[in-house]
Amino acid sequence: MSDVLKNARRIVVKVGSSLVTNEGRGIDAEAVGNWCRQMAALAAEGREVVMVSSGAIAEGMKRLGWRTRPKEIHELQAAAAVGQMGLAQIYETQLRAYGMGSAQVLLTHADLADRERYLNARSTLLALLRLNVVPVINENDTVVTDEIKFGDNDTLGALVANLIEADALVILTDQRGLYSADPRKNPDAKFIDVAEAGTPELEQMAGGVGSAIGSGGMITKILAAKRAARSGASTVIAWGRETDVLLRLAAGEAIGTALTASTAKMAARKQWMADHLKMRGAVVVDDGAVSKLRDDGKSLLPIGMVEVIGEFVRGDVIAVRNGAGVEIARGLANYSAAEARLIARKPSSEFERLLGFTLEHEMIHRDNLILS
Ligand SMILES: Nc1ncnc2c1ncn2[C@@H]1O[C@H](COP(=O)(O)OP(=O)(O)O)[C@@H](O)[C@H]1O
Ligand SMILES: N[C@@H](CCC(=O)OP(=O)(O)O)C(=O)O
Repeated sequence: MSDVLKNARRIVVKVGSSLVTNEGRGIDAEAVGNWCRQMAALAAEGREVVMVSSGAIAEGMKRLGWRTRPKEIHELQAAAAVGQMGLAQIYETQLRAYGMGSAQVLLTHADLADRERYLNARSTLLALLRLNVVPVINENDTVVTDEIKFGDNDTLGALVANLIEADALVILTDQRGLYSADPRKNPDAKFIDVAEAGTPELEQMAGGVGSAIGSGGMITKILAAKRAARSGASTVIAWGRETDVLLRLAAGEAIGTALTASTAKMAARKQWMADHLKMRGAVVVDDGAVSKLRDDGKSLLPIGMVEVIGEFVRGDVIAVRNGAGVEIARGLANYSAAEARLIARKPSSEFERLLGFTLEHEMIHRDNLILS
């Protein structure tokens, strides 16, 4: 059995609608309180926790007095907007009771597909974690239409794990984990305690949605584990009502189904940088910056940049070259080429005066930089 959470420092926890709303009967304050208590305890151990919570539509339906799930997308969106107030309220109250700050973050697929918004979402989430605040994330149901919806929060959980390079994704649901077939239909289904994420056979085991409330069933959880593994995060699927489930997982106990990532986190990120993005430009840096990057593993600061080549926007991949024109690294630009020209050779204390704002102190953060 693999103890996925034991050494995980940054963890994304996803909870499904049927758990959060007690199968649609209304927000389960006790269950939410339990997860919040555990998240606070994990934060006290120095871990960083992000919550992805479903339940807005189910709670909205309850508040609007609707018994059956509407077919009309705008009605679903309206229900989500109503229910999200309830979710925000309960997480705020419960996290505060355990001494943690909370923040609401609503995301759409388009936000993460756009490189600039991707970087903005990433920076905001990391800033919240530094402030000891638990971001509580849901899909921004009000503005998305059918085609661009994440469609299920399992996928959103995996994308968030990719976004912030989490070490682990925990998907809490109404089953104890993955079985060889849907246990609601096959009482003889065998429990799977560990498997490698992305193994094709897993996809055949997963049936559809079990409850009237959930939306993805097991297949979206298995695909989420596969997606999370691409950035090096392993996944655990477990029962959300298991006593102290997060704390026991973090202590190394074997609960639920572990779907392990075979690629290490850093290797996965390098692969992603190397494979998926075209370079739009370059910055030439001085010898001091070369040595900071190469020898000390530091971020690239604008003060070390002597020239900006090409046109690029925030979020594009750019090359870092030394004075002889040799590429020494590549990474995600925090500033556009035009902005970079203004702040090249300048300390961050001058960015505000030169640009009218300060996004980041670094031109390329070391997390987003790979040495060539
Ligand atoms: N192989 C399987 N193992 C476990 N559960 C399965 C499997 N195939 C389908 N399911 C169903 O998936 C459901 C969980 O998914 P879902 O209803 O979308 O929950 P959530 O709201 O937590 O996302 C379970 O209740 C179960 O009936
Ligand atoms: N954004 C939707 C999430 C729907 C969803 O993915 O639900 P689930 O399959 O229970 O995780 C809501 O809050 O109702």
